[in-house]
Amino acid sequence: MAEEAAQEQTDPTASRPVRCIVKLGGAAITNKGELESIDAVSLRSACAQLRQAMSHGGAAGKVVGMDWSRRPGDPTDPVVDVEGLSEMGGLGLDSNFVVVHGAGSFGHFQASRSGIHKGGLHSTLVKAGFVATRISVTSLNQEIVRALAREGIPSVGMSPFACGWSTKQRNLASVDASQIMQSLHVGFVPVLHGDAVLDELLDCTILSGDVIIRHLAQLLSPKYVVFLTDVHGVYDRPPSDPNAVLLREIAVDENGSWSIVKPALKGNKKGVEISVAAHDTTGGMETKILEAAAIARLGVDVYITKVGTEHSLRALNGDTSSEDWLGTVIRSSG
Ligand SMILES: Nc1ncnc2c1ncn2[C@@H]1O[C@H](COP(=O)(O)OP(=O)(O)OP(=O)(O)O)[C@@H](O)[C@H]1O
Ligand SMILES: C=C(C)CCOP(=O)(O)O
Repeated sequence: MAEEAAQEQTDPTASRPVRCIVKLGGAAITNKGELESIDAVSLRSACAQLRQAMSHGGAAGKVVGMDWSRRPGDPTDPVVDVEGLSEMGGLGLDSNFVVVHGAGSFGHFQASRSGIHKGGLHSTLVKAGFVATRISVTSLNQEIVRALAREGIPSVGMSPFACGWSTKQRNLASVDASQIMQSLHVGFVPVLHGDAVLDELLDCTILSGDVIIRHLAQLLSPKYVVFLTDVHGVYDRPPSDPNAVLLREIAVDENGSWSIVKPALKGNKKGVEISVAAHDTTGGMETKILEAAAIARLGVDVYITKVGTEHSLRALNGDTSSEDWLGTVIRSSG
């Protein structure tokens, strides 16, 4: 496997089927109630588990730290073992993953205060809000890329707005994925994020990470897609309700409509009840279920589970078949 990884890194034309597209949910990696606050423990755990999944559960060799910048408070410049690294054959990681993260307590606040999801760039408030939202989400992107790089994952940040992505009435209209493809070919892990973008009809809007994932799934046909968030999966009602039941399996038919397969909910005629935080500009769990259903319709299984648990590691390994796995599987009924 190490040889294969090394060969893929040097041959830009080699085809690299994507194993997994993973969403690091904003609710999972930030403290949603506290403005621009990262949940460092969850972020570290997600990055460590991604590395483990890229090593196929085995011990990947030595971690090659790739964050060579000085952090606030560091007394000296980082030490880089240039000789040791130049003698290494390859990273020994099966790194054909794409990471997309949400905004959580970064970006949503600026977006909802200025109303940029509804467009109207002629207004000074919206223009300022667009700038403020992008400052906030790109600073989170930088922190996530650094956290992955510290785990030795060759991650490169890519902003949809800066890559020229735009929408029409909030649906993706123009997408240049060439940078993503080329980066995958040479062994990088692209790290995209929900972003403020230009919209052909509204002037501007917010593009959710969940929508980006659906589009990438269409384009890259991954083996599976994982959504990591702050709850165990989709419940029949907001999980703050003590009677909420975790939905283990949702099936999506060829028309895109979905139904609960497991567990059988007796007397539940309402389907799934969802609550969305007031400052959330992209629809929260509701958007996630819709996008996950669209991905499942493509024949790609989707796993939604809680970050930093044994279940998230199993999902990242594509191993959710046993009864004791805690999460929601969304798959095609066909
Ligand atoms: N029926 C439901 N099932 C599961 N979660 C629900 C439900 N209704 C509301 N929620 C809430 O949805 C939240 C997760 O969705 P959210 O979109 O915030 O996740 P995320 O993708 O991690 O964050 P972000 O959108 O910021 O990237 C949970 O905190 C949960 O409380
Ligand atoms: C800039 C913002 C608010 C991006 C939102 O992305 P999401 O959290 O994935 O829905």
